[in-house]
Amino acid sequence: MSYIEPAPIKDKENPFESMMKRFKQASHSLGLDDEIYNVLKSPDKQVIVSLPVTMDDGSIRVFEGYRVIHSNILGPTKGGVRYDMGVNLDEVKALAAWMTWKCAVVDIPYGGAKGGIRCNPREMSAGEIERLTRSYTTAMNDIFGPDKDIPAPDMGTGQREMAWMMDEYSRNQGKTVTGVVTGKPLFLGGSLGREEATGRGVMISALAAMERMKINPYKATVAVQGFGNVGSFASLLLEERGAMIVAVSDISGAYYNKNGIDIKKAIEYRNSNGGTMEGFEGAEKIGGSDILTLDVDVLVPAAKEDVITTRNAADIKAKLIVEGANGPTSANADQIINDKGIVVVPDILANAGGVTVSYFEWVQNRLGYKWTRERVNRRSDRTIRAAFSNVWATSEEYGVSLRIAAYIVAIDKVAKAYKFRGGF
Ligand SMILES: NC(=O)C1=CN([C@@H]2O[C@H](COP(=O)(O)OP(=O)(O)OC[C@H]3O[C@@H](n4cnc5c(N)ncnc54)[C@H](O)[C@@H]3O)[C@@H](O)[C@H]2O)C=CC1
Ligand SMILES: O=C(O)CCC(=O)C(=O)O
Repeated sequence: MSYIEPAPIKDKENPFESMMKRFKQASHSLGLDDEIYNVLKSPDKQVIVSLPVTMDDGSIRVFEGYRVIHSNILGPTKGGVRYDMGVNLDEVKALAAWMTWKCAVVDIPYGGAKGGIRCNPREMSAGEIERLTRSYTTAMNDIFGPDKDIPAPDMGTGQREMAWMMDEYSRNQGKTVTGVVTGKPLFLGGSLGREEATGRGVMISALAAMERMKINPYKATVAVQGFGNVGSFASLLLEERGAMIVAVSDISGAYYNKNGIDIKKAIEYRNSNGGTMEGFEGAEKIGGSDILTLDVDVLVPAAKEDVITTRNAADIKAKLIVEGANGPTSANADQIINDKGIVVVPDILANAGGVTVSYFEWVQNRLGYKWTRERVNRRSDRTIRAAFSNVWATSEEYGVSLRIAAYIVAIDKVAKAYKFRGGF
């Protein structure tokens, strides 16, 4: 029997601290009551489970799984489940709070939650991942539910894991409950448009920002860090709208071509190469972190948190950063970025297309009905554009960055709901 050691908590760039700094700053700008500040600053519930799993060689390994429920003031809680060796409680707490703010920014009736399992799915067989996923779902049986808490994909998980979660929860309930999970395969109650939804929201918010900044997308160069679900769809859709993607990266390194990368070919290559860009010949290989400081118009960090920090913020040359990942910029780097006049479309707005279409999937499951792709895309584009305009106007009204404006919009909404529900 072996036990997966807790991941060390990074003391310098802690995502929970980053979230709290922005939350504090926005609460101050808003003049938030101390009472509601105290209610929102700590999560409602933090669950940690030990998950013994039989590995293919017959040994038993014990994994650690998490689910943090940040707030259910606006509705049932919503948020993805991450499989990664870096998963730890502070990270999941930050991600859960970001879900509360994100759902409020795009005005969908959910609170925020997030989950994760510390594991390396790249080194596990499909059978091992399935047993781990089922064990986690059963351990969370009292937490999950279509009216309580609804998981979805995040880093390291996708449609396959969501199908297993839906099936395991349904077995435990003795009936099929499609609405307990979103991001499912289409034939199991998934929604058209969900797979590309987060990348699509990144594209829509990038175009909205470029319009305000008078950047012509047909002349814009873009670098995208992370070439998984979010990064690859964001690249493809931005390329379709005329932008030139000059660099992409993944865990294997970064790939640069000053004449533009053919994104369809890059995705085909990745899919036929075990999910990695290693060996891609359509671009020159450069250092993984060099992608962040390339001389481009738009930078899309779409991999993980805390990649833009005080160590590299001063070297960033992009005019616009559109945060596909959650928390890619540490709070300590905000001031440097702002002083350089770089516009940042923050994560809780830029990557909200995913949870928006998850909401549409849940609505369709509850109606027992299927929407067309056009309907899904039209509604999600409208949602992201409206949220962008609202955040932009709030940033002008309060004289703050788009990030703090997005927090102001979100916190104001949750605080009002709390008061009206009679929480005091
Ligand atoms: N999948 C979704 O619908 C949503 C995801 N997000 C966020 O977007 C980010 C990416 O998520 P997904 O695309 O779903 O994950 P994914 O697992 O599909 O892809 C992650 C990508 O990042 C790369 N990567 C990991 N570490 C890296 C590093 N150090 N440097 C460069 N690349 C690295 C991986 O190789 C992979 O290409 C995460 O922060 C996630 O929380 C946010 C909203 C929704
Ligand atoms: O689709 C969802 O419900 C949540 C996606 C997610 O985890 C996120 O937006 O960070």
